[in-house]
Amino acid sequence: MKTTLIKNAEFVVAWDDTRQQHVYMKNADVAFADGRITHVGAGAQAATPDAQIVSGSGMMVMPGLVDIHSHLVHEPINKGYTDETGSPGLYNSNLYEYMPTMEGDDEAAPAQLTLAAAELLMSGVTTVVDMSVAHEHWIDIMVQSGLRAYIAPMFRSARWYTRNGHVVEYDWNEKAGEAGMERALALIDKAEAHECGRLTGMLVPAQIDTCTPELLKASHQEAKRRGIGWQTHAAQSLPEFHEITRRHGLTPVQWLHSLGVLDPGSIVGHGIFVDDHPNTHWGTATDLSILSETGASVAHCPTVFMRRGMALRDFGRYRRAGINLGIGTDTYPHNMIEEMRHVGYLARLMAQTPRAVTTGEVFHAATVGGAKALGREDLGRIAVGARADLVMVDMTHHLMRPSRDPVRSLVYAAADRAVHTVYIDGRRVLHEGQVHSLDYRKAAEQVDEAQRRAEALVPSRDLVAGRSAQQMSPLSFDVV
Ligand SMILES: Nc1nc2[nH]c(O)nc2c(=O)[nH]1
Repeated sequence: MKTTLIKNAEFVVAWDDTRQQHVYMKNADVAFADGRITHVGAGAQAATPDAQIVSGSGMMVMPGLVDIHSHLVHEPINKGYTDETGSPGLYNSNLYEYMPTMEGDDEAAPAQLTLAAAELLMSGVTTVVDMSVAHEHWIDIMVQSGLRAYIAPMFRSARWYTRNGHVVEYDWNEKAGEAGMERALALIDKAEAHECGRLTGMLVPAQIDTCTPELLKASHQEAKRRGIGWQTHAAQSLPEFHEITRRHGLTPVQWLHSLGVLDPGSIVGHGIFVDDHPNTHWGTATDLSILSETGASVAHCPTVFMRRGMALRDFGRYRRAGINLGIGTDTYPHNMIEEMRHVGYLARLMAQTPRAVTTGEVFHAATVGGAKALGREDLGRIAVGARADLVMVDMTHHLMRPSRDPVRSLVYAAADRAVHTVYIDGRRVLHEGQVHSLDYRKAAEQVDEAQRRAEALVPSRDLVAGRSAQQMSPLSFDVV
């Protein structure tokens, strides 16, 4: 494949391997061929005579962002419905009373994925972990999108529900959990065999409280045997914290550790309610050291929890404890740059100091932190030999100016609006802010229609009182 040379970029966010951190290079070039970066720095000597030259004038070139926790087929339909919901009787968690009432049907699945994938690309994401319930068009749409994707089908041994809004009950079916894992493995095999070479599997027993210890351990062992990643939701709500302490006398993090499922290949989705979080009032203070010592990563997704007044305390504290943090969008919008902004602001709010976290540390988590969680030293960085997953940011966009510190301008002001071009594996998948591989406008209309269909089903799904969508989640204003 011929070389592409991005010539004379105003800024390049390059990886300094010696210092193990990103650095700014000014007026630099980035060249790539065969899906890998071949040159970073000044001088066009890297270019072969037939190289395709792309002007870097007025551009910042940065590594593609790595989103390690998302539910692409479930979340777009929730927009306008779950923004302000949370059970007063379940410590404001949305998971048990509200989330099960708004679900897309099979027809909605491809549209939800299409819309979410386009949003990700537009916000500079090049790698995503998609933890969804398996659906027919998953692989095809992921391939079409051009994203590098971790196909992570969720499975579990129990379904949770609440009949009164203050007790979470579990409907156990262990065989269904085992069968779910088998189906997940078959889909992972199919994804990994795909000729595009950008699909990898991840094993995801859905939640710590809905999976038997046997399923958690068996899935972890199988992930290790195959050399793939493993992730579960844990320490994500107070009802879950209380359920696990009631069942086992251990916190969620301690219990996972006791099962032997925490190691550098494991990702804990959320990891908020740890033993020394001010809301848990638990008697130990070991959870952060367990996470750090085992090498497990935390997928930090602040937006969805901020909506309900919940927060990880705090990003800087976890980082200083030596825990590897990656960032996930989890919910809508699938805007990784806005998620990064929330990471920074929330950490400072929780620690009550502007020094809780630097923008450089947030960017690290959104790139190499995520890549480390996935065991990938070839992602999240601009370095020779790394995959050519690159984002060109338009520094002439008025929201990027002043551009003294362009990553700050991007994270705190411009966000996706300044994302101009995205390459994945050296292939251009977004240009002038537009995704051409996916009809996301049509998909948006289809998700809208699907939400109307789902709204009609809300009373039958609300086990507490058969309430309508309007009763569960009133509109911002009365319609007159
Ligand atoms: N935050 C969470 N989002 C979810 N989506 C989904 O399908 N399951 C979950 C979950 O456990 N937590």
